[in-house]
Amino acid sequence: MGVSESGILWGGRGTEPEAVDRFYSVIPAGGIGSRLWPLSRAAAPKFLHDLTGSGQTLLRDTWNRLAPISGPHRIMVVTGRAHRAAVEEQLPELTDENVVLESEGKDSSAAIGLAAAILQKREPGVIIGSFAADHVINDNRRFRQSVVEAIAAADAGYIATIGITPTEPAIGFGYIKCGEPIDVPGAPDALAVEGFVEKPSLSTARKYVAAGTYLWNAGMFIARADRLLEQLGKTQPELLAGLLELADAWDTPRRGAVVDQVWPNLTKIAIDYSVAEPSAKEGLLAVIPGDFAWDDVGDFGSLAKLQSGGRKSDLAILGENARVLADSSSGIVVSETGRLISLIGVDNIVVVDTADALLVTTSEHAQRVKAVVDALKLSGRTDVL
Ligand SMILES: Nc1nc2c(ncn2[C@@H]2O[C@H](COP(=O)(O)OP(=O)(O)O[C@H]3O[C@H](CO)[C@@H](O)[C@H](O)[C@@H]3O)[C@@H](O)[C@H]2O)c(=O)[nH]1
Repeated sequence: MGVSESGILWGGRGTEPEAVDRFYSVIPAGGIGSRLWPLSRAAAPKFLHDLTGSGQTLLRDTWNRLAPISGPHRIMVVTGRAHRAAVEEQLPELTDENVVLESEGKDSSAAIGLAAAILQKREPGVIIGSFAADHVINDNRRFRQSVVEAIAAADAGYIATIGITPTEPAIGFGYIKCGEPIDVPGAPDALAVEGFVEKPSLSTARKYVAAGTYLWNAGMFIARADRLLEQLGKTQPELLAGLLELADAWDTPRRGAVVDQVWPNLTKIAIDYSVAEPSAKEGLLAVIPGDFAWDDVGDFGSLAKLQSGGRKSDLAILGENARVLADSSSGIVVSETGRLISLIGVDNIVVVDTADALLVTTSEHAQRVKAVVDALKLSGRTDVL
């Protein structure tokens, strides 16, 4: 362990991190995971499911991963009002002051920015790390080491992120172009970021993967709260003003009235566009290459891969009461009903059986499930969403 000038404790490479002073974890739990429909629903989004077979929801797994870093009393969850009860059931340790309930999702800049503004007001100088509620990470110890390095980079003034070596030209991720090592005490693996491109086209993603100098952005941002807000204000001054107004009123009796007035007008924009891309252009983004397996389990193709340990020939079966008869078939079956499902001679199949909706597709087409959800929305069939 070491102590930086500002008093932050860190654990460098090879040391086991301890709860880090002045650090707050933030878990933005929004979105419905529409490419995992009909398993993931508005009422039960992806983060409320056990997709790994750990016996715990992804949200609980995320909490358990972060608690040793920030301490369990320093984890803030930002989620929709509708999910309050489910989140509290999953996280009984979560105190009221650490829950931010949104009347309406306003995208990640607002969710993470509001957490930063509230925490900065309560504790000036705090460092925050934002981590999705619904990702899968296979090695919590290595993950923690990367986060502790990212905290050291944040303490030095960077917006830090954790990058993952790409395995395919995915178009749903941000790409980080790695530069030279930067000299930050406590962050021996930190690299400068030469560029950040959110969700490039397939041809660009192919070039990035072939170049070998790009990492996937895993959606983890670690920064001093004041620095994050400063960066946000450069590109989104109105959004920042709204968030600061909310934060000012948050711990006062004025909260309800200010929320009613300010919330509807907050600009919807992803933090990747409002903070990450512009910070990279200014040389303020740093990346710690993550030395662990990471998956955002974005669609049933990824889920099948995750469940079968990457073996294409296997059939993964999810669901406590699943009853499946399979002959010469591979892919994934998710059963919520317990209805008997038989498969004969089908490869890379995806079958998701729920009480009111059945999905049949293939791993290759799994990304297109979002189009079904969009069509259902358009036709007003929100009862099955
Ligand atoms: N509370 C709350 N959280 C939100 C909201 N909108 C987004 N989030 C949360 O912010 C995170 C990122 O939002 P997504 O909308 O899921 O982003 P994405 O398209 O998957 O892309 C991001 O993640 C990728 C990795 O999974 C990155 O590769 C990419 O660059 C980007 O950061 C997720 O944890 C999501 O729950 C919101 O309105 N409210």
